[in-house]
Amino acid sequence: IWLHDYHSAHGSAVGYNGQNQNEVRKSETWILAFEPGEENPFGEITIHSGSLAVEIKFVNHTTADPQYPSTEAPTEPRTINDTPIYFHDQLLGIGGFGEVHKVIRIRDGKVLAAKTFIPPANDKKTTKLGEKPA
Ligand SMILES: Nc1ncnc2c1ncn2[C@@H]1O[C@H](COP(=O)(O)OP(=O)(O)OP(=O)(O)O)[C@@H](O)[C@H]1O
Repeated sequence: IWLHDYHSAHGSAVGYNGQNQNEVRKSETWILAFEPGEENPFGEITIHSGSLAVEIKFVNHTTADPQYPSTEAPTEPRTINDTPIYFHDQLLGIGGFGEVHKVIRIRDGKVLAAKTFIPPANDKKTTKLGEKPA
């Protein structure tokens, strides 16, 4: 299930359990649910479009009839300078320079691993001119 914002004047934002709810986009696509039978990783979904806010609650897809085809994922969108929105799912591991999370790219539902860099603490002592280090 996908939400497409084709024509809104002020853009839309979709919150996934509170994540990304301030990421307002025009001409964007958001995944709302995977195919029937797939577990919903997103939690509560809220849609904000103009002054209208919509909350969608999904039925249990594990009981859906598999004979009905699900919608195709949209093709990769188009704008050059835009920043994709990611839903951060569980922590996969911690490396030397940051944390790796399982993420879902919202506009096409692709599951990816994303590393968030955490700069190491700077333990080099700086001294002001004229002072001596202890
Ligand atoms: N694509 C992935 N799929 C699943 N788990 C991953 C993936 N990439 C990283 N991880 C997990 O995250 C941990 C940290 O990954 P990372 O790439 O940061 O490791 P690293 O090379 O040891 O760290 P660094 O490059 O920061 O020194 C890995 O040990 C692994 O458990």
